[in-house]
Amino acid sequence: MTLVAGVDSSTQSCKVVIRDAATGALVRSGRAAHPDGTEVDPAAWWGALLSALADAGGLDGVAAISVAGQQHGMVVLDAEGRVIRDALLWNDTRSAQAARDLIDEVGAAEYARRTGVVPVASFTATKLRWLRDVEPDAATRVAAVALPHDWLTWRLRGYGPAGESLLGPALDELTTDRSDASGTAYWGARGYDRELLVRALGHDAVLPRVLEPGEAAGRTPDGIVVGPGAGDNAGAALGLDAASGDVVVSIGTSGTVFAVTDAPTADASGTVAGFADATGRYLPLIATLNAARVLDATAGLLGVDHAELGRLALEAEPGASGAVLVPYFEGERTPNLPDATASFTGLTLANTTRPSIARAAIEGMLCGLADGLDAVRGQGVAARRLLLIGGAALNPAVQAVAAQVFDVPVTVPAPGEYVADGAARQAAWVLSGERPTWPVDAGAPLDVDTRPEIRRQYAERARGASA
Ligand SMILES: Nc1ncnc2c1ncn2[C@@H]1O[C@H](COP(=O)(O)OP(=O)(O)O)[C@@H](O)[C@H]1O
Ligand SMILES: O=C(CO)[C@@H](O)[C@H](O)COP(=O)(O)O
Repeated sequence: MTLVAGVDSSTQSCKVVIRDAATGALVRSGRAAHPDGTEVDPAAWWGALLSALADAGGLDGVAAISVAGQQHGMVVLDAEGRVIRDALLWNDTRSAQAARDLIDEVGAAEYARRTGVVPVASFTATKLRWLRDVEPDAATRVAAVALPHDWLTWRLRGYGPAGESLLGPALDELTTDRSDASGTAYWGARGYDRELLVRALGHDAVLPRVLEPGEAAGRTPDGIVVGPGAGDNAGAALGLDAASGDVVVSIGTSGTVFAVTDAPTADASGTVAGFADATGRYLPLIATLNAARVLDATAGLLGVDHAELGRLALEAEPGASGAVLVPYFEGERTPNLPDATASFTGLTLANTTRPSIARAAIEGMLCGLADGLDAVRGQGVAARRLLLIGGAALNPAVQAVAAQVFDVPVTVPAPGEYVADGAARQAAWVLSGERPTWPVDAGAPLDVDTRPEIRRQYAERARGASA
């Protein structure tokens, strides 16, 4: 049996799946935690990857491996391949002003035309502009810029700083793929837009070579083929074998709504990011900063675990008797309100109860994603089936409320790590030269139970919170 490995190096953890290259059957898996925070030393990701691989029983029998990862993270390397400073992550909002500056300089419509995206704090280019403006000594030392999955792929192949790697700091050996490159805000369908890189960072730098979907990046020192990798959402789309008419809603650290399209999108409002996918097509996407951790925070507030939070929520009626949580705990990206804070509104003596608060948290988190689905459909994307994934999708109350909030039939695929599965599917693709046709257990659609009053109530309160 030939095995392949898929990695998801995401915000909160690193997950590894090892699958049969021919059938896709899961053979073993592992995981390891990442540090908390919005800026992280990439060495922590490397350590977690090695731990997750060990937790999965190692790479014996594995012929190919691919790494999918959290998008946008700014990994800046000096000429010796050393990491200059902790990586700013997708959910760090300190570069919000840098985003506004880049838009003022280039224009939102022009930026969208060149890259498919309009700068927001999440994107790599805005973080580089922040570095230039706030840490100029560090910015001048930048010899190369990589994304989290790019850097891990480079390290897996044996590259890195002298003394910490077998092959040394060959910056020109850095590689990436279309999907993750499309999240930098200095790449477009015609390749890197170096004028935008120089505008952000203040000077040119080595950028990872953009590989094709089934193109090998190289091999590990032990001879295992290494795939191009992907951004995590493109990895999930590949793992689910998402097709036209499918919309994926992922509720992890980030909340995302995305679909696979044949044509690129360029939303000048900046709401929908016109990313590329991992198969040679495109991945229009919205992302929220506040997703699963809204429920973590509410469960902590109520002193319960996820299961009890869900049970409490299902005790309350749809609409939580008027209690609404606008969940902008970390600021928010969609809508672009980086300095916003969260607020409970509509509280009365009658609805300030544990069940209402629990349900308001789930409804508020999902209403933000439903607004995102409307924006993605506004780009001409057909939504006939909604695939609900991510850690919080495991919660029965999240599933039940999702069926009431979304106006598209909701299907909950079998519990799994779909980002890592997509990376494993890519590894099998690189090995065989053909995209695998592994089966996906997409699950049966939930009963449609749309309750428009939930979103109507949320819209009124969210407008107030955004004022
Ligand atoms: N049953 C559950 N109910 C609600 N939230 C959950 C549940 N299980 C896990 N989570 C949350 O899901 C998140 C992890 O999801 P995951 O998709 O792995 O995140 P990421 O890929 O962004 O690191 C954590 O915040 C965790 O607390
Ligand atoms: O910023 C985005 C997409 O644009 C996020 O989706 C990140 O890619 C983080 O992903 P998770 O850690 O939540 O999986």
